[in-house]
Amino acid sequence: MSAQGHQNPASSTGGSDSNNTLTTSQQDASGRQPSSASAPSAQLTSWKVELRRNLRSFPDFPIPGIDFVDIMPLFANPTAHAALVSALELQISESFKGGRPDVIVGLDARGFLFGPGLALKLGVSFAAVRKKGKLPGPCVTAEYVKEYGKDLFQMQEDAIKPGQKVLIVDDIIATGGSAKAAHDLVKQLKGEVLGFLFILQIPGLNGRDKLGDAPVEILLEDA
Ligand SMILES: O=P(O)(O)OC[C@H]1O[C@H](OP(=O)(O)OP(=O)(O)O)[C@H](O)[C@@H]1O
Ligand SMILES: Nc1ncnc2[nH]cnc12
Repeated sequence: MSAQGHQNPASSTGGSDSNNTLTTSQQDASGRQPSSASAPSAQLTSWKVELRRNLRSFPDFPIPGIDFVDIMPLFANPTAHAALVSALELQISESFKGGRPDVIVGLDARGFLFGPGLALKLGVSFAAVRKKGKLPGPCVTAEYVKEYGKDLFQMQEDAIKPGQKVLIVDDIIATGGSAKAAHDLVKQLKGEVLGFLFILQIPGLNGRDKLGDAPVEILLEDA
């Protein structure tokens, strides 16, 4: 796709493209160590700035009227990629206190870009929600409607054991239809949904309202 006409939806600080990578969750996007008790929040803020400047949007994709937020630049830039995983890890520890998940559930397909890496960092399992027809063996199924279409999601029946605590992750919440279907699948498997974690939300669609009482964290909501 041509990048002509794209814009960065929240670039106010200008870009940088150093190839530093983070070696621990205690470094910020430029490799510095936090220096005080309030450092984690400051660090999260600086990671969010890095993330924002690695997003862009394309009007009228995939259909007219949709302003498509493209997260792929986050993965093209190792500094942003590292900031993303570290920021999500920190957000989980700050937001889901005392409720460490047993399983991270990621949504097809963009939830697979960072869900497994996040699970590895936390030392927990990863389980996939896939579009219908992609998973072998017995599956549970849920239908959903999203911002630009309707589809079916599935999980393998043994992906979650009854009683396991689950955190559902995805890149974007728009209408909330995809995330709600993922929640339905986890409930069918008798998992306990601790909450949801997204990188960003599409404003004006009230996606949160579909997700009931479970906590919903959106990394770039206030950034
Ligand atoms: O809140 P909603 O209205 O349900 O929309 C959000 C979903 O839409 C996008 O996925 P998409 O279905 O485009 O699939 P992809 O990740 O395979 O591109 C996005 O990655 C979310 O999963
Ligand atoms: N506007 C949007 N941009 C990117 N991904 C989306 N998924 C649903 N709505 C979207």
